[in-house]
Amino acid sequence: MDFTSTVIIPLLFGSLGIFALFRLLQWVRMRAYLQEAVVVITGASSGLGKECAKAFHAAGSKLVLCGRDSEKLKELVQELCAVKNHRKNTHEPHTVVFDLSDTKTVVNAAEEILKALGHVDILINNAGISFRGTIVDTGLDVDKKVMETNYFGPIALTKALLPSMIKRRQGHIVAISSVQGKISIPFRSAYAASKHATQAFFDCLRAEVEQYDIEVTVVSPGYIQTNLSLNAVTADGSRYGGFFVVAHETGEDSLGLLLLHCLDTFWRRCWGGEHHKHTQEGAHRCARGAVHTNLHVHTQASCFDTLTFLSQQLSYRKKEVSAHV
Ligand SMILES: NC(=O)C1=CN([C@@H]2O[C@H](COP(=O)(O)OP(=O)(O)OC[C@H]3O[C@@H](n4cnc5c(N)ncnc54)[C@H](OP(=O)(O)O)[C@@H]3O)[C@@H](O)[C@H]2O)C=CC1
Ligand SMILES: CCCCCCCCCCCCCCCC(=O)OCC(=O)COP(=O)(O)O
Repeated sequence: MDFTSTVIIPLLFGSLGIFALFRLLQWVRMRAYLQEAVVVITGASSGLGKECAKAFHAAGSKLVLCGRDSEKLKELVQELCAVKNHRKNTHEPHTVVFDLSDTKTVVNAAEEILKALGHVDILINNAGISFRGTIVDTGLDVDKKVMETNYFGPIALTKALLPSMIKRRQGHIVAISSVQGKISIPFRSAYAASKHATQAFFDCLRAEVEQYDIEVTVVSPGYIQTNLSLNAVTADGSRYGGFFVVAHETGEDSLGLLLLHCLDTFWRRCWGGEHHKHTQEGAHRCARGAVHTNLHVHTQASCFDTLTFLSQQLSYRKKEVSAHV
């Protein structure tokens, strides 16, 4: 009997067994937590919000689906109710229609939610719009619109629901931010600013409400192919109406150039330009990867994966998630 077979192997398998048991318990706890939980999802009619609705509905949560288009929300309710789950007790979702950029309607919506369901366990501030334009050409009204939708709307809803969470000493508030809540890229000023503000606000909130056992999670995804680009507002306030390709650049691989620019600025700031050539090559590779990922990998399925990941993180009570998809 050598040391390996008497000590190392039993220790290894023992640790693996304990780890597997721990993960299983976490999973069971997550399912129990989500079952019957009241979950409010803004921007439920499309993209991440819609996938989120599917994930939480399947987990047995009581959903409140929010958006501006009542028809789209009704269709989603039908779609969700059509999926039969024999192992789980699922609930018909409620819908609440309001425009996040109109803070008065947001407060009314919060009242409607509390009246209908009594309380909120999880609030997912997901709705948002994108922006594409140069700072010099963009009217302040456009900056305000993006800020109202992506920042003031979500914080108004959060503030309106917070007292009831504090009273119960229970709740989980999620803000879907973006990598752009941490790094700003050109031609996205209003969007990046709104996401930086979101990150800052919810970081403060987390620190303030920890004493009431309320959790705050900021999720920062990379690009995912949804209708976000299509519905982006442009410098004059009109709808962008296109997909992914950045209109402001002259090269054929415009997103690549955009990334190159960011990386280049980043490295130059750090190393004073010495690594410029080396960085350009690396950045080209990175940019090609990014473009490839956007066009071919980021399907609705990966959207779902992101949200499944999120729902796991919710129950694991992790403070912050960076979802790189
Ligand atoms: N897709 C991506 O690459 C990434 C997205 N994100 C973030 O994820 C979130 C969801 O985006 P995504 O799913 O991609 O985009 P979609 O465009 O697919 O969905 C956006 C949702 O927001 C709702 N919405 C937009 N404006 C308003 C408003 N004024 N009032 C109420 N609801 C509104 C829309 O509902 P309706 O129009 O029916 O009212 C829609 O349901 C956003 O916050 C976005 O910034 C973050 C990083 C990457
Ligand atoms: C070691 C290098 C670090 C520096 C790398 C900088 C690279 C910058 C990356 C920028 C990533 C952007 C991710 C964006 C996520 C997001 O919110 O996507 C949606 C939008 O941006 C809005 O949609 P649109 O298609 O209109 O841009």
